[in-house]
Amino acid sequence: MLATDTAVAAALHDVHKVYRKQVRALDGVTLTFAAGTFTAVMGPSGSGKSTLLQCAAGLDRIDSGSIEVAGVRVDRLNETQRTLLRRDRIGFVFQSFNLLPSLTAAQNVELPLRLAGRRPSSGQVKEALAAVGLADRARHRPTELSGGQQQRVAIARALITRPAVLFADEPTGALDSTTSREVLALLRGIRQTIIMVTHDPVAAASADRVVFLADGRVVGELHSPDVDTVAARLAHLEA
Ligand SMILES: Nc1ncnc2c1ncn2[C@@H]1O[C@H](COP(=O)(O)OP(=O)(O)OP(=O)(O)O)[C@@H](O)[C@H]1O
Repeated sequence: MLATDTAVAAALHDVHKVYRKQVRALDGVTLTFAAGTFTAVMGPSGSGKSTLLQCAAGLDRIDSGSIEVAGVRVDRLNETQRTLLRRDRIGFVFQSFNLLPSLTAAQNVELPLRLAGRRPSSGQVKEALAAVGLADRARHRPTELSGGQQQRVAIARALITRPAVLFADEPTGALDSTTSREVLALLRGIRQTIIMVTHDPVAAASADRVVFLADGRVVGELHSPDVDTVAARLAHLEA
């Protein structure tokens, strides 16, 4: 069931995505993401993690099946509609932060609102930076911030539009282990629907649930995961 359950932030049903008529990147994926839950997606290289994220976030089209995000059938939208959905209802955090270097932290955070033609109040931006522990860094440029601080600015930027789902692609991939832990604690604490692709069992163990992919299929799930169990399951899939 997809349509009316308000507790569901995102749902994929029997999703297929084939590249070049032969690579089955997603091969019948069915997954539900309850509102407010934090899910990690893991699997061997080439198992379809990035494809899942790109398709669920409306960045790429699927060949069959359905995808619903925030009550909207993403698979039925045209390109312009998908762009608007991404702008208004979806947040993104990337491994490489993707902040604009010439803008201050505050200007980076308010950018999504400006792009949507909305005038950010200074209180709103201050609040967003305070929520990620960077109230005192509003005027700093990305080069004046540590990697962890830059990622926290990126998280504040992703959340300023109050998205239905936050998609995170290896958000701790460029961070050392201490900084990673801080960013993961922040993600865990925001009580937001998060779908995060990661190779790191420590990062995955911060989530409420880990979904494992292999050859474009869901091959297992762990709830309230611990690092050792996640690492063992991943090693088994990679063997
Ligand atoms: N644009 C593309 N054109 C053709 N094949 C693609 C394309 N993108 C991905 N693939 C193939 O689809 C499959 C799934 O790729 P995907 O990038 O989703 O895997 P992944 O699990 O994210 O891998 P990794 O952990 O290495 O990033 C792979 O076999 C990949 O080679």
